[in-house]
Amino acid sequence: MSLLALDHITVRFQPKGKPEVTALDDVSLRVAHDTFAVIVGPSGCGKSTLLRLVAGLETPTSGSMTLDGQPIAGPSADRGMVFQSYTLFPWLSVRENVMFGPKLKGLAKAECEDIADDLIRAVGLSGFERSFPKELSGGMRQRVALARALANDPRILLMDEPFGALDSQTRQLMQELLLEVWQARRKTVLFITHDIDEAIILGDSVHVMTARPGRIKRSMSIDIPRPRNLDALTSTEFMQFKREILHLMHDEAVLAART
Ligand SMILES: Nc1ncnc2c1ncn2[C@@H]1O[C@H](COP(=O)(O)OP(=O)(O)OP(=O)(O)O)[C@@H](O)[C@H]1O
Repeated sequence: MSLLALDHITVRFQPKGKPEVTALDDVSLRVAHDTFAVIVGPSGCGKSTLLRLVAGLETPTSGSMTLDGQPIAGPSADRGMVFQSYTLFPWLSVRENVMFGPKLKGLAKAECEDIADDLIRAVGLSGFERSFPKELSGGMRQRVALARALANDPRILLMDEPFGALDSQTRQLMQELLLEVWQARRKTVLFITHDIDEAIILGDSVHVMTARPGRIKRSMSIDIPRPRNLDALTSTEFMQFKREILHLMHDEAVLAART
């Protein structure tokens, strides 16, 4: 059984005094346990809406969503989120930011500290436990955000363009780090990006969305062996996937420009 199942999800927004917007139209998606699923699609196709639905921050107009067989209704600590914008608490240190979730759960202080220190080590930030977010670079802040999301030991990690604000070199390092952490801790991940290289390097599956209203246009399994390193970026398989996704995205961009 898949961990995450979305069936015939449609989302319509009715902004006051404006025409109705169909953000998602009949989207069905399966994400298997411990796999890395990536959604790519043109701007405005409903990617963030899809992630917010799974996070329990939006409700579908129609359709059903389950996580491990249980209907998704509202936010929960079993779904950890990492956004593009830096969402750390600025008044808390790195360690306190990572400890926040476990503390809220009521775990003993020593246990929270152990969890935080272990994750801070895993994301390569040992030595920065007492630093505050404003003292960190963008990449370091996203490492803390990742550690903070993992501290709740969520069943699924939901990542919305988490590396979108980073320069390309930092972005690549963060992709490598994320894969390392994911391989060591085996989590189910639903990751959103509009960067095709990023989608192929990270994903077990890549789901390409249509322009608005968003539908899943094509789902593909990325069977490039892991661990995927820099060489994978120039492999023939990589190029084939890239060509296919580029064509799909190009078709969508042309369609969107005509409507
Ligand atoms: N709360 C809302 N009220 C009205 N319209 C909304 C709301 N949230 C999203 N939309 C609309 O739904 C559509 C999909 O938005 P969404 O942010 O999910 O797209 P996206 O694919 O994540 O875009 P981008 O890649 O540019 O971030 C857009 O047309 C957007 O304007």
